[in-house]
Amino acid sequence: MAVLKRVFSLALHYPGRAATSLVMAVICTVLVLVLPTVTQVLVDEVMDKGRRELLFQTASLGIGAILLRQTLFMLRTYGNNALEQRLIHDLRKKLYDKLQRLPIKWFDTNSSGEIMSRVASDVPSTDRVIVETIDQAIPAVLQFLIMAGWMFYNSWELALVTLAPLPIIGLITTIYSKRAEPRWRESSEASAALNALLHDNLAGIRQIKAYTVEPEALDRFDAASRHVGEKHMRVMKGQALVWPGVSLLAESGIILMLACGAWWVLEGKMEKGTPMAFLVAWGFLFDPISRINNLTQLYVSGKVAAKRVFDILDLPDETNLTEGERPAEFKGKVVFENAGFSYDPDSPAVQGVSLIAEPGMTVALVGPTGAGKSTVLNLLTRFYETDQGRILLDDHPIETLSKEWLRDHTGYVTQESFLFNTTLRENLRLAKPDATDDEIWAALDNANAAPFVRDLPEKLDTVAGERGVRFSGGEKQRLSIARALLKNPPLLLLDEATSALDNETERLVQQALENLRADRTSFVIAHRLSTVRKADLICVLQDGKLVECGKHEDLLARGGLYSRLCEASIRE
Ligand SMILES: Nc1ncnc2c1ncn2[C@@H]1O[C@H](COP(=O)(O)OP(=O)(O)OP(=O)(O)O)[C@@H](O)[C@H]1O
Repeated sequence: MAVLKRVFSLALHYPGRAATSLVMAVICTVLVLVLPTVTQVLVDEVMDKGRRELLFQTASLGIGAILLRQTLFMLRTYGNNALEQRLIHDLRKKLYDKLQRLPIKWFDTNSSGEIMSRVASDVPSTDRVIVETIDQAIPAVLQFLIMAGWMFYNSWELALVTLAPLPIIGLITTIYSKRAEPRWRESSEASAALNALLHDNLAGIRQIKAYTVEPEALDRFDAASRHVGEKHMRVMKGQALVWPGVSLLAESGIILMLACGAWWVLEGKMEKGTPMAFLVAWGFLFDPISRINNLTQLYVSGKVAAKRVFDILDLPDETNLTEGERPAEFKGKVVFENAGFSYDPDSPAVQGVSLIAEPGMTVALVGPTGAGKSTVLNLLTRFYETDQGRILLDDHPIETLSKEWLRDHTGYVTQESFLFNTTLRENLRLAKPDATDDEIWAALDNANAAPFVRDLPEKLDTVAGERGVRFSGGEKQRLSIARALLKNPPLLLLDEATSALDNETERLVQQALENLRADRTSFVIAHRLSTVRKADLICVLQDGKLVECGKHEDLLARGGLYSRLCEASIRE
């Protein structure tokens, strides 16, 4: 119930629209009373008693009521759709805003496909609950009460007979809803898992083709898709049993009502028009009951979807995203004091790291794979927070700074140079939203990217394609270097790409990187000997620990891990 209450509170943002829609629904519902009354008057007064003068006005009243009802219905349909779209937009935006404020750690354990399914299908299912309650459920309950009241007013005996199947119908639907909820949950979890698999396979389509594992990928998809079908069928099996049962009971009520009505007419206890009007009224009375099927399904699935959406909305935000210190100036001094961090409590990814980088220094991080180099950069961006020791930026403990401020003063060039599927101009403006074309060209020039961008027919308006597929690895690297140059941050974090580039491209990228590193503190995960050799400080990591730190020549002379890594890289 708490979940549904929270769903309905979303409608409070549009009280006017929701109330107008509800009032129209109520008027439509009240208008149904006209038709059985018109029938009763036509049979008893016009046909039986020959009161011709009532014929025209009664028929006109009936047609007028139908016309008004259908006009309101049209307005309601439009209004409800507009309300639904606004509600969906609001919740979708709120959910997306929340996703952007969640810590990176959360994304490590939640797949993109699953998250997309929450935004794309759970949000509309949640909002449908509100719209259908206003448009269907409340009018249905009202219509039922009005018709039942009308029946009791006209003949309480016949009303009791007509309503006799109701308690059993109520019992069946209550039991069904309770049982259906876990089945709906399983069904939507299976759909989300299918989405996750699809998303993963599409992102990895090159690997699937390159390793010719299309049949295996198809098998996995086939199994996941079947699983969705099976789970959905479990939901539908319950429905297939319940709803014909409900209709059977409801429809038997008509025969019972007509038979009793006929008996009482023969006994002279009732006029013929009463059972006839009850027959018309029966249609309106059981119309809401026939809608129980769709409504129960909607509530149960909506509740499951809403829970999945609220589960995300209730997660705590990344801490200190906007709050925290915002020093007026950042010179670029970085100090690690015994810093450590574990992704998983049992095995620290980095531990006891201590180093000092003075402003403008280039610090090269080297070490075998899995040694903890990327983790050091992750701690500097505060994608993850140290759980041991501390990091100081210009003597400010990093955790006291606003993350927004920190990230505004940091340039992060990742190994995979990610470009968004939009124009180059927009991709570069990520770094500086108000950058002019001249500034963008200057950054491209500095990154050795201007010549190939100038050769493109659409230049800065060229769309990069998904993940920047339109560009080669070397081009993408230079574009992301241009992006970092445009930002001009005092602290640069650089994960040098390991992908092999031809000599000329390598030279262009190296030169661009040198331009980028100039005059700022840089932490570089260095894979190239040229970068390492020129670094002011080389930090060698192994199993998460800083085992050596110094200048190239000193470390070589020491003959430790660094010299062995150098020898290995020269042999390659
Ligand atoms: N998101 C994560 N969740 C759990 N463990 C992680 C995560 N990222 C890295 N690790 C683990 O932390 C350790 C350090 O990883 P890290 O990526 O920092 O190493 P690296 O030196 O950058 O490696 P490489 O040179 O291969 O990129 C590894 O054991 C790795 O498996």
